[in-house]
Amino acid sequence: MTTSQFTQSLLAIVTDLSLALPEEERLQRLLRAFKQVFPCDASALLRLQGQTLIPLAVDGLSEDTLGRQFDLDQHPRLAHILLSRAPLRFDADSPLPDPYDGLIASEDTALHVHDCMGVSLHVHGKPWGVLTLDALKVGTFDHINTQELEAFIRLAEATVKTADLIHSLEAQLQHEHQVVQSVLADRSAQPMIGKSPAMASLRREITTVGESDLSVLICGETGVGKELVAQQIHQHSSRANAALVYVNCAALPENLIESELFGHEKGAFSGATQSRAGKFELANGGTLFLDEVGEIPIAAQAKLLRALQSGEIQRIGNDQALSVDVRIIAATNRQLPQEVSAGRFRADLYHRLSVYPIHVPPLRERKRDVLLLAGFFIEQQRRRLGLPAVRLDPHSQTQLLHYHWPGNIRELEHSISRAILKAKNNALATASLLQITADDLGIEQHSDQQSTAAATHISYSSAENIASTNTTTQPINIKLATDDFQRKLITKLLKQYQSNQAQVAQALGMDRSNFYRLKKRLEL
Ligand SMILES: Nc1ncnc2c1ncn2[C@@H]1O[C@H](COP(=O)(O)OP(=O)(O)OP(=O)(O)O)[C@@H](O)[C@H]1O
Repeated sequence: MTTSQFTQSLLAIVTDLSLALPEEERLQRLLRAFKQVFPCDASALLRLQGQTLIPLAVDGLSEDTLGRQFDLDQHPRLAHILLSRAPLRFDADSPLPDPYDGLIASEDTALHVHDCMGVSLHVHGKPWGVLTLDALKVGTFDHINTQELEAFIRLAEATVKTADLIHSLEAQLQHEHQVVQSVLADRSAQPMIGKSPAMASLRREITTVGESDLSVLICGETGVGKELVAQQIHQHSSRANAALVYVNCAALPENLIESELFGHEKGAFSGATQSRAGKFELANGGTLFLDEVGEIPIAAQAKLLRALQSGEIQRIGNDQALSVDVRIIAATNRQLPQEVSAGRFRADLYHRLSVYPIHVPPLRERKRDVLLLAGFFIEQQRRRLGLPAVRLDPHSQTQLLHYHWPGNIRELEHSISRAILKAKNNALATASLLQITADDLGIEQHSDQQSTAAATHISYSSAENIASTNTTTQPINIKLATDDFQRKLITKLLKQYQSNQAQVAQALGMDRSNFYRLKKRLEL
């Protein structure tokens, strides 16, 4: 090889270093450049993993070589190459078996390797792997220029280091992307409104438990603000600058719960096209919020408990345990002690989660807060929609105060959003003040008595009912009527199945995540 050919090959490798190439391609190009300078029949680049060398790129060897793994204790030649800091050459009559015997991709697969040499590659002072060259003709490597070989080894080390760096940057980027997707929308700026004694005591509890690292179980009806409380606890903790990762246990398909929580490796099951960190890993150093924890199926509860007890998780398809430092906050609108008695929730998991239980009272028990919250949501919407001043007329205020709010604060928020839109539509475009009326709120049909009646006695062959009870000339709004029907049906079934959402979903022939979404939309 002439000096200029040698320089050209070096230049090709140096140029590749600055290119954004996929890892496989980068390593394959390295081998090709190597082969140009040091002619041989086969070359391979193998990476050390534990006590095994894994081929990452091969040239001149049969395809299946890439699927093989070479244990060092089974392949003494490779072990010698790895241990030596200088290039190693084996005599053609070396008694040590050649790992590639029969693998040279020539027409005659029975051909035996005659000349063999290899170099070990080091990154950050540690053995990274080996590069091997094989030839079928004895004496092929007799005239190798050791200085040229040295130069190539250094460049090969720079190449594998670059590939590693890019790989870890990509993994970090993917990890951060997943964290961003899993982290609760930043509610740090969202205040917790309320001046009732119940809210004052809730605030005290948040501050007290926030400063500790204890597991917290937040209980309360749907829409009372459990998620907001979890957010506040995290904000008051020493983990406030780390992630608060959200898992909605009710919306997880049963067969994916384990993978969502603990992650999986590529190929661990059909559909696992990429390795993926689970929520525990994403929350490492921060807080994991297990919303609707009462919905976790019993089989997954055992796995969750094991992770909480050991502080270790295992990705599906990976034997190695990974230590994680995660604070757990869980929330449920179920009566977990009753679930435990009924055998639907593990007692040991319940005790582990509820080291510090917090009860968030329903809105009807903090009536003093209703108008404050209404004012807060009105102002939020007004700003969002760019409206002039908005006020509640006296009758609408009375209604807000007398309604019993089965959907709690979420229901109030939605009622206000709807009412503002109606008030806007009813007002003149030039109006400088919008007034929300009782009609705009549209909550009188759900008065306390009616709601109780709805929960205890429902006639839901109601198409005729609705039609026959509509004695006014007002048109029937089919969407509202359908929502009403669904709301009543679900309320009845929830009662029938003692709030077991999985059973209700099954009774309705829906999967749990769709059922959960429907329930949320209906403000149940
Ligand atoms: N004290 C509060 N001040 C202001 N907004 C609140 C307050 N409490 C709850 N909210 C708002 O009410 C809505 C419902 O609250 P959140 O989602 O926290 O309830 P939840 O109890 O977790 O509901 P679910 O059980 O259905 O998951 C949210 O938009 C939340 O921001």
